[in-house]
Amino acid sequence: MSLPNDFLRALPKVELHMHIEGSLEPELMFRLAQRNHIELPYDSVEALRQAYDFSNLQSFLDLYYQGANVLQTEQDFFDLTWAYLQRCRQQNVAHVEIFFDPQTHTDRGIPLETVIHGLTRALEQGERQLGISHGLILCFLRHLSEEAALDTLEQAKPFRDKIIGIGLDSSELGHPPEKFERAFAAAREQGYKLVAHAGEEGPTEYIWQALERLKVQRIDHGVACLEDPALVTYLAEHQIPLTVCPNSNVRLRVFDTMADHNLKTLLDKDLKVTLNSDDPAYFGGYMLENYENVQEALNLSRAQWLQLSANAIDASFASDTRKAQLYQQLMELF
Ligand SMILES: Nc1ncnc2[nH]cnc12
Ligand SMILES: [Zn+2]
Repeated sequence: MSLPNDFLRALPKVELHMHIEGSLEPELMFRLAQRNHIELPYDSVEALRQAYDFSNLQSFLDLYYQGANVLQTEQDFFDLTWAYLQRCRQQNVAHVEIFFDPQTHTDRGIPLETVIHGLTRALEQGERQLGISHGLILCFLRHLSEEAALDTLEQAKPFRDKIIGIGLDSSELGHPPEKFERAFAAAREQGYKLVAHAGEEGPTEYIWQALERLKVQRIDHGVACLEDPALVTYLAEHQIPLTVCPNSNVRLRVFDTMADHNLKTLLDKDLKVTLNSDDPAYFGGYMLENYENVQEALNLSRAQWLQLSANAIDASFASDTRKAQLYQQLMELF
């Protein structure tokens, strides 16, 4: 079955899993390196792009953290976020909930305030000028200690009103969610929404822990869930959203090819799946490129695209009023 031309572009989109540091395109990385007098270990944009050949999550994270070093000033964080929002506008992305990794910046001496002011200035301008609504999710780096996460949570207190939720990312294997049980309990007491990466490279046990011990409302990735039928039943019964990232999964070798991706099986099992770009500058594209690659390999029906789009609206932390507007935009296409 083929979809009408431009159907995927026209779909109103909601992105719930995108690391802002992962939207740093090589061109902007070079520009910021020059502006901040930082030497990059690559001669050109092309040489850097060629290095984006990953064997697993860690091989990507090593480059991702290295790349983030060029982000120094509030203007850098603004420029990064503004560039992402321009892509959103081009691709009909109407609502975004973006992750940021404060420890990646504060650990090299950048004040948290610099990061948050840059991000929020761009997000607020995006709301006013582009009509893109937003939420900001602060992620703890799971390869660091729980004490460091608690310290970051404390540092974020003055910015509580700018941050909608708390997440957990970075190297999954060997860093189970239970390591952060106290930090997530503290975040819950402060009224944050909670999410965590689980079941990207890690086992199904990590998804259970994120649900039962961290009490998260969404699972980021979660594609490993099919290995545990009881978990699939639980996720379906409770309609726990999974923020799936197809291009990322192929680039990080979670699946060999897009045709091998388990997206259709997840949908067939009535799981609340959403599609997202994860780290678009590193994984070959933004929301639309994910949609197009999925469609080329898996040939979803109009009903499945409607389901994925409605799932993302439902799973978002947007207000009920905003959700109603997003549904309205979606229904105009169907
Ligand atoms: N896909 C991913 N998994 C875990 N941590 C990340 N940080 C940025 N992208 C990530
Ligand atoms: Zn991610």
